[in-house]
Amino acid sequence: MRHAHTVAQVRAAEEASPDLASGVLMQRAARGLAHAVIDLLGGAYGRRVVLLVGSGDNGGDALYAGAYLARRGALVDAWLLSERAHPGGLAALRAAGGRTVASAARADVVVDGIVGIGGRPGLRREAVAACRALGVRVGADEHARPLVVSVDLPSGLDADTGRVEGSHVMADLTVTFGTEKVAHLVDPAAAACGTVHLVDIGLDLPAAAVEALQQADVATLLPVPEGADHKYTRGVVGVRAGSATYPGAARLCVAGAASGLVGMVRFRAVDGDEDTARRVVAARPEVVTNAGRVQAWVVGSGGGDRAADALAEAVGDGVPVVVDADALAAVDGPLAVPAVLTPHAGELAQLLGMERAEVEADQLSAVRRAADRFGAVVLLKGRRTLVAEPAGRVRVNTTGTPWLATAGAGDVLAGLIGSLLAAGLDPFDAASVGCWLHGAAATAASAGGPLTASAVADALSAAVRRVLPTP
Ligand SMILES: NC(=O)C1=CN([C@@H]2O[C@H](COP(=O)(O)OP(=O)(O)OC[C@H]3O[C@@H](n4cnc5c(N)ncnc54)[C@H](O)[C@@H]3O)[C@@H](O)[C@H]2O)[C@@H](O)CC1
Ligand SMILES: [K+]
Repeated sequence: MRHAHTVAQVRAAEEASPDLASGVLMQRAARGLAHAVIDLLGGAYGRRVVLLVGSGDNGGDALYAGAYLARRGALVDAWLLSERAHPGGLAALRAAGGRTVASAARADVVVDGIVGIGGRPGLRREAVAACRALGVRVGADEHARPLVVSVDLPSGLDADTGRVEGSHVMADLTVTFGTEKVAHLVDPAAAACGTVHLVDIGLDLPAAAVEALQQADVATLLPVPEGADHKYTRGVVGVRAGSATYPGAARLCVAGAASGLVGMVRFRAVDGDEDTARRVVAARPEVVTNAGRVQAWVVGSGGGDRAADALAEAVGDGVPVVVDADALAAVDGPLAVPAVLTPHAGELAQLLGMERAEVEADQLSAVRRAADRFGAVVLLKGRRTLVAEPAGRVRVNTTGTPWLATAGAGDVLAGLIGSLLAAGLDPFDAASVGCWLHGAAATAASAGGPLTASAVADALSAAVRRVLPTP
């Protein structure tokens, strides 16, 4: 599991550490940073390193790391952006042969130690000018540039929210200490971090504010059949998706549900259309279309106005339900059953009565608010999909590829989450595991190229197999 903590949590853990006052924490941070730079460059000797140094301990990390690199033969210049700089770090850099400069134009790597968790969002004018002089990307600028390593977090980002306000550095690599911060996982801030490398400095931390599943967590959570299981004990998922007008949604949602994680899939079109049901069975003979018990429902897309009735019927069954696409428009408060709502930013904006751009700018707070208001697990789809539960836990999904932004991918996801609910996972786990597998299947199916929703569905079983221990 990846964990992200807030600035307040990190500060408290640092203060409780016996290694803070002696400076040992900072030495560990700086050494980890220097090693990450050496790994990135493939060595230190003869490399041109420019440190952008602010007034606080973030600049101190950069200076001590610079001293380490200078001792290994790098040519290290520190561009001090403030009248103050960490005195110990500065002395160490000078003793190691590093220089202070008031300008620089060329570097193999720029180490961004302007500001870390002590900073206010946005960059000051002199920091923006220094970045521009070196070709460091600030926000959306794009031109030839050196590698950029940010210390703790790209300067100018807000550590705790995932929001982006004002200018900020765009990093290739962010080296962080003790734990990840919310900005490393949550978009749009996470998109500015590049690869995130965590250096353990020995902090003792409380429960994380935000977490991200990794493959080993998914393996532990996956429902796996045992010897005595039969199709009914493994769970039955009911799918209400598609209609005479939109038969494709039915096929895709069923394909997501029928990836083999439950004992059976039952299907009924949102509008009850028999022809849609016949087409679904023609494509997937294992799907059952008669009425019967299910352990979870998916009410999804392609039903237009009829989705509200389908949702009411599903809720009447008293089992957990995945509410997707057209069915989301029928939600105006908490449902009577455990639920997973799966909106994209536009749908979440509708649910909360806000603008889409506001949701996109502050995804974490929007998804938390929706989970609270609807008393349900809410999954906000995006590059970094967020899953929030009303109790406050949030997971970020880190699998997937930009090629996954394609029609029908959401139908597959809804079906998959429904199958995990029917197999017995709670809504928070079902949503976050479903999302992880969906992204992993997409990345494998895409192999760096174009992708269709059908191909994602076809790749699900193999994605599950890769997660399971080899028999
Ligand atoms: N305390 C410790 O032992 C450790 C601290 N660490 C480092 O210390 C950092 C936190 O250090 P600080 O608390 O000194 O804070 P920072 O160095 O993050 O920033 C605070 C300083 O930057 C100035 N500042 C605030 N907003 C700014 C802006 N937008 N533009 C330019 N300057 C701005 C402030 O006036 C203040 O002097 C962490 O991010 C991490 O890099 C690590 O070395 C781990 C151990
Ligand atoms: K920084």
